[in-house]
Amino acid sequence: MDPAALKNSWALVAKSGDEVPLFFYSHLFLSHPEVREMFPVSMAAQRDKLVGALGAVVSNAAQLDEVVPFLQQLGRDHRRFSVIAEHYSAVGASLLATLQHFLGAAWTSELAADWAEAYGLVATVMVQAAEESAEETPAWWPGEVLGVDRRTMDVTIVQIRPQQPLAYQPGQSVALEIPYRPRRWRYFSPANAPRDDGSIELHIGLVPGGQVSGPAVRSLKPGDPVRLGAAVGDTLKLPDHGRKDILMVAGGTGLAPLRAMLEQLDRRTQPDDIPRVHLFHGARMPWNLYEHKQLTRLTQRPWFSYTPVVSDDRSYPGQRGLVGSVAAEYGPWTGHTALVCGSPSMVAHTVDELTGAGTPAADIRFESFGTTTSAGGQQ
Ligand SMILES: NC(=O)C1=CN([C@@H]2O[C@H](COP(=O)(O)OP(=O)(O)OC[C@H]3O[C@@H](n4cnc5c(N)ncnc54)[C@H](O)[C@@H]3O)[C@@H](O)[C@H]2O)C=CC1
Repeated sequence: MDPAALKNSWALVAKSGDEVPLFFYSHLFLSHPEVREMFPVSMAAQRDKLVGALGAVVSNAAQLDEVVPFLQQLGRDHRRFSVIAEHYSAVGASLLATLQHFLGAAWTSELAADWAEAYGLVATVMVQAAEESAEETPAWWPGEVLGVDRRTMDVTIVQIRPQQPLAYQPGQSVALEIPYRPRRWRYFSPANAPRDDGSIELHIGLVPGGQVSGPAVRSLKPGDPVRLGAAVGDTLKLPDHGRKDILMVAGGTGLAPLRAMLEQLDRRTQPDDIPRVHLFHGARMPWNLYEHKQLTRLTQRPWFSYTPVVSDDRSYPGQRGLVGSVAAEYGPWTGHTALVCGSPSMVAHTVDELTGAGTPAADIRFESFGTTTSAGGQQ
């Protein structure tokens, strides 16, 4: 397999922008109409998700070792779409046909063989993980909304109880499907450490024009049936051992997974096991600091401190500015592990600011939410 050829050819294809997913899905649905069922009725906002993610992952298949755990999680997670081995073949065939179409004369037999091999490796890892997990866990978890707290105009806190235990680690995400938008799954991070009764708290923020977040924030009510997917994500997590101090930087509802970690730390009984944590929570407007009271209360713990940051309200009397810039100014964060979560642009900005202020990139952990994929797309 020639890694450079895979990467370069994918970069070339990606230049054709929206044309690529359009061709891919037309090919997929024409050749395998039965697969259409697995995607939302309206495909408008979904088009680029699957093929974009596939191209990115498969063209990096030479470093497969690094992404195996991620692919395994993805394989398990995709069981909620009833994805079976034959579907992987259908998707692979359409991917190759798409590449051939856009690469024209550059689609040589060597390149075709490399792509086929790379896709085969990726799909095998996913299929195997899915098959193994089928023995122990359901394809998706039916659940029920227990409670809804419309905390601000833009944020609803939802409590959900899955019918069967759904294992996750603070920092991971689970896909959610609400009855008002069938088959439009979106990822959210549980905001609580695992509870005895298995219930999960999700922080759902209103995305302007969002097809799912609108009804999720405005219409979800106790008793509503929902579905949840398997937990995914392996980069945003507490350091395993030691008492290395922690810096947390959250943008908006990106606070959720960090809150789950705070709860996890708060349960530790040995003071020596609890690192010192400083959290910056950024919001555009003061009322979007939707956990201000709870976080202020938590500052009674000797190990926790917190700085709210507001970016778009000049009259705000506290810290103003972009949360990543403010966090970097408070540094240097030498010897800390930094955990960053929020929108992709907020995360990119924060990582830039922290590294610019001297924090080693290796000490910064973040989950790039936008790149986790699903058959039906997300976000
Ligand atoms: N709900 C959940 O469970 C999770 C949500 N997320 C993501 O967190 C994000 C939360 O979005 P919102 O609540 O709407 O927050 P928001 O977009 O209103 O922004 C919150 C903070 O991020 C800063 N910010 C926004 N754009 C920025 C940029 N381009 N550069 C630097 N700073 C920027 C703002 O100034 C503010 O401090 C969403 O993208 C969501 O997907 C991530 C993980 C879990």
